[in-house]
Amino acid sequence: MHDGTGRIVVQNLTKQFGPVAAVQNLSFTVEPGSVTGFLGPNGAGKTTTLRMLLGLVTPTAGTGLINGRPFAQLGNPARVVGAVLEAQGFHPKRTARNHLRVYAAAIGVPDSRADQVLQLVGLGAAADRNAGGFSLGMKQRLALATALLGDPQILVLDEPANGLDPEGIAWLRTFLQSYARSGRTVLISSHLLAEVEQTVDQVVIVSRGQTMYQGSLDQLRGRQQGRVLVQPSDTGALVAALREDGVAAIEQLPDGRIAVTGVAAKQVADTALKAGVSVYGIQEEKADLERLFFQLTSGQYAAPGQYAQPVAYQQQPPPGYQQQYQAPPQGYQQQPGYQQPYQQQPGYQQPPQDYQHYQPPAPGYETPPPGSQQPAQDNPYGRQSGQDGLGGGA
Ligand SMILES: Nc1ncnc2c1ncn2[C@@H]1O[C@H](COP(=O)(O)OP(=O)(O)OP(=O)(O)O)[C@@H](O)[C@H]1O
Repeated sequence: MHDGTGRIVVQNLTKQFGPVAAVQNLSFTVEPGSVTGFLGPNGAGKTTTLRMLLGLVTPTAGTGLINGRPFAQLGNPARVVGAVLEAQGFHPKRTARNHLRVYAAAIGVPDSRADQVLQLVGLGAAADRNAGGFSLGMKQRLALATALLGDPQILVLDEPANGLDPEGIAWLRTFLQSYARSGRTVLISSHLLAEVEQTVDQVVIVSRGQTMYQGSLDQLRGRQQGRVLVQPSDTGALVAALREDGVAAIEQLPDGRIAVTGVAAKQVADTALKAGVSVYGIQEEKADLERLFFQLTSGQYAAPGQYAQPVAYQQQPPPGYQQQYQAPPQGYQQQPGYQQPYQQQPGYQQPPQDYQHYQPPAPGYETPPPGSQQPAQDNPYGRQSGQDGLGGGA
């Protein structure tokens, strides 16, 4: 029997695909009650890690434990973990409701649960539409609905924001935060920090199959000191003067400025004045999470020298080109009734303010006894031959 903590523990997990070291000695812990982002560039090993955690790929070494157990020993996995690895594989001619009913039957929950989860993900109005006609964002919602069928304690989602429009991303954020606030565990992967920055509380950052950082986003921000960006008349003279004053963290930027870390703008200006160097511009730059993420994860693809620098994009319009957009004239007033370009789509409902626990089962529905094993064919997370998502595949 699992320990019911909702904790995910990855210990020294390693996966070698022939010559490819997809995951190398990866360790991290995911706690309940918060949304954890599993972040890293393309090919960093995120999906492989999640697949090992969910029993779909056998680790070369190490373990991935959910509630203190390997996935295969959870007993009733659909009630413990809801997972979406890929929002694909729905039967195109099957309605959303029928797709969910198939899975509901497989894990032993009543048909009525299909409509509950459709409401939860805002697809209530699309229940009778065939999944084949769904947009990518709707498929993401349907995959999430499938993962929610068993009212799981833990949600594991691989790149859940893929294909979602801004409204969908905002909806997902509210939903996942509400789910976590109800004491559950949420682990989501992404290759874009900016995409999940407002959603996650904790992050695990991986690069080249290894953990680069684990902790809160706030702590990560704290690790990055602000910089002073300065445009001097004589770079060499200012750098020498700063070094004389004991300032070592100086970086030459491609645009000719220098970036000085760990000092205030006033100190840099005073040093420049003392050294007789004119300052044409000086600016304090706050910690930039995206830059830190990039520093932590750079090197995933070591570019050969000749490709290291992209050719600069030609910013200037060609001669004779007329700029089409004209700024509004001075004194322009925003018109009453002016609509923002993005409008809420009809048919999407707001997520619940606080995630409601699964409604009591319908009469006749029996919770399996603790520790009971689902029959193999009832396990929607069972090893599949394809690369389909868990709970999202058909
Ligand atoms: N079945 C496989 N056979 C061989 N190599 C694989 C297999 N699955 C993954 N890999 C390799 O392992 C590495 C990690 O891949 P993985 O899909 O886990 O990364 P990821 O972080 O999820 O990337 P992305 O953000 O692009 O989805 C990559 O080099 C990938 O090509």
